[in-house]
Amino acid sequence: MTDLAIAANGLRKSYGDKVVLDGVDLAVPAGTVFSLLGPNGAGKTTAVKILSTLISADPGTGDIHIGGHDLATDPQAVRAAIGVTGQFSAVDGLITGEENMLLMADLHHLSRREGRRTAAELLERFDLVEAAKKPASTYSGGMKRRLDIAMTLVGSPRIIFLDEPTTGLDPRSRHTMWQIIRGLVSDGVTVFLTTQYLEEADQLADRIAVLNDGGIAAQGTAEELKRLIPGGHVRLRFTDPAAYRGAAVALREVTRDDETLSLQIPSDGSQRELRSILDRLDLAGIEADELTVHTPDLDDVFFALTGGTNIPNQPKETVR
Ligand SMILES: Nc1ncnc2c1ncn2[C@@H]1O[C@H](COP(=O)(O)OP(=O)(O)OP(=O)(O)O)[C@@H](O)[C@H]1O
Repeated sequence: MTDLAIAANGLRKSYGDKVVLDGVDLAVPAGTVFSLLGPNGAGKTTAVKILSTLISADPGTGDIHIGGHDLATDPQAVRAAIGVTGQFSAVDGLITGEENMLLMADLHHLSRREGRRTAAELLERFDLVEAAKKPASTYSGGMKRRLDIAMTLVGSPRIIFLDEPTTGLDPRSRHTMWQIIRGLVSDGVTVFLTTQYLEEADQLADRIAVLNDGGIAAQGTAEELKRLIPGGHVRLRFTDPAAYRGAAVALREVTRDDETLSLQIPSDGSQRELRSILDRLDLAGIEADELTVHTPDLDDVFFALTGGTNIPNQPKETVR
């Protein structure tokens, strides 16, 4: 059996008449990154708050286990196993970065020596040594976010909830944050990530769930989700115009691009469909110079699954 860091059955939460989570199941294997996506107001933060013991789920919710601990009967043990950084930072701007770290060390009952050692190590790891003696209010958004995560790590949590950790950060700071998250995972930490940036989920998450209308509209790896919706195609490129024309005849349903001698064929990119295309080319004695498979990107998936609900400021960045 897979070791699950987070297992929630039938998560329910309503505010008045508004049903936010209507029986959501979540299962996150230890040491992986799980990303919860969804339009504004879908309930991502609500889910994080419940799983991290900040608010309680509604009656009727099934079992929730975090790090093997029952959230209903042993919230203390859950709290000891997790770290949370939310949209609202825990950083105190009036004191220095180092003092913020030492305060966290105190909260975790580390000895003075151990606290200093941990703080120094984390400040170094998050590239905050130079800024350590300056008030946190003078930090940039990216520095504050790094300090926030560093503070979360003082207690060495094995499971971390990151609620929109890169919202508002510039692309460079976002990439730094991604490196930090990858580093955490390579240390065996489980990361539960909510994000508005689909690219972020694509880059980081082992599994992605799309939350919509109180339930999980779909979940899987980024690749699995992309296969769910139409828009995928195979592109064939030719240098020989005769081969190009021959292929256009041999393959049906093609879209031609006479200028680049390329053909586009709708396809889910599966092995079966690729084989059928190649078989038809073989039969006609034609060889393409280049074959590429294009799957829809996560934006397409998101819009298809959430009924085109708009997500403001959705960046369209391409990262290689
Ligand atoms: N304390 C509360 N009282 C009443 N309604 C609330 C409360 N907290 C959240 N809600 C509502 O529950 C819904 C889900 O909110 P939540 O913050 O979980 O969404 P989200 O997916 O995190 O959105 P965003 O992407 O905008 O952060 C929203 O409609 C919100 O208005």
